[in-house]
Amino acid sequence: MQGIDWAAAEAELDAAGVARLGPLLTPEECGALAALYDEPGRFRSRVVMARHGYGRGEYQYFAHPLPDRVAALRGALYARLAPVANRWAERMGLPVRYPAGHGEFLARCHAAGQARPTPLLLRYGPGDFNCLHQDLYGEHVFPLQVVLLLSRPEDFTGGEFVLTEQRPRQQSRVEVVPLGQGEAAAFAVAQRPVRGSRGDHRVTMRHGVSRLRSGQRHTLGIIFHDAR
Ligand SMILES: O=C(O)CCC(=O)C(=O)O
Ligand SMILES: [Fe+2]
Repeated sequence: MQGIDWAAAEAELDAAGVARLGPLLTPEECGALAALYDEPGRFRSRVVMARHGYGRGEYQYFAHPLPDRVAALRGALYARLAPVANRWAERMGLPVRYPAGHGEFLARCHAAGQARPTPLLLRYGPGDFNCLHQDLYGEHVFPLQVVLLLSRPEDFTGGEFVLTEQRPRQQSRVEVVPLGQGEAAAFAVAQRPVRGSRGDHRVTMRHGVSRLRSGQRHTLGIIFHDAR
């Protein structure tokens, strides 16, 4: 994570609700993580998206213990994003504040019955897509999350990561976020503040993946709250 320009990332998060963080995993690490998809023992549950109307394709939530690299990234990214989360909460007039360390935040989730780990691997083939959604898993929500592309961009066509922003009494805005292999993007889970002429207001964000036209695409999702 040494290479990340956090000042630039924070400015982008404030301006657009999404920021690319640059490559955080090597191609070897990406390949090793994507290969875990075929080791069912690593996961607590598998979701076939079409069965729930979530899209097409599938994903799996890691079981404990999380792979070392995933656990380390989750803790380190949380620590850098917590100050942004606190600023956003303050600007949105929300009473919630986030502790500096991820362990303390997880303890809060666990005390409220949100104890199942949420980092996940997603796998898409031709025709697969992920409908616009918000990754909310209970009362406790950390307002930012991270996605990492494990595949090489040349391994697939289509399959763009997209975000929508629904603004009060206005038409929605959409953003497509191109990623390189191992590259991460941080983005708003559900709500974020936007500065307007009369102070801050809240906008609603959703994210998803457009239909894959060819190839295969793997991603790693890092969500900081655990699930009920
Ligand atoms: O596959 C993607 O790019 C999006 C995955 C996703 O929805 C997530 O990480 O929460
Ligand atoms: Fe998601």
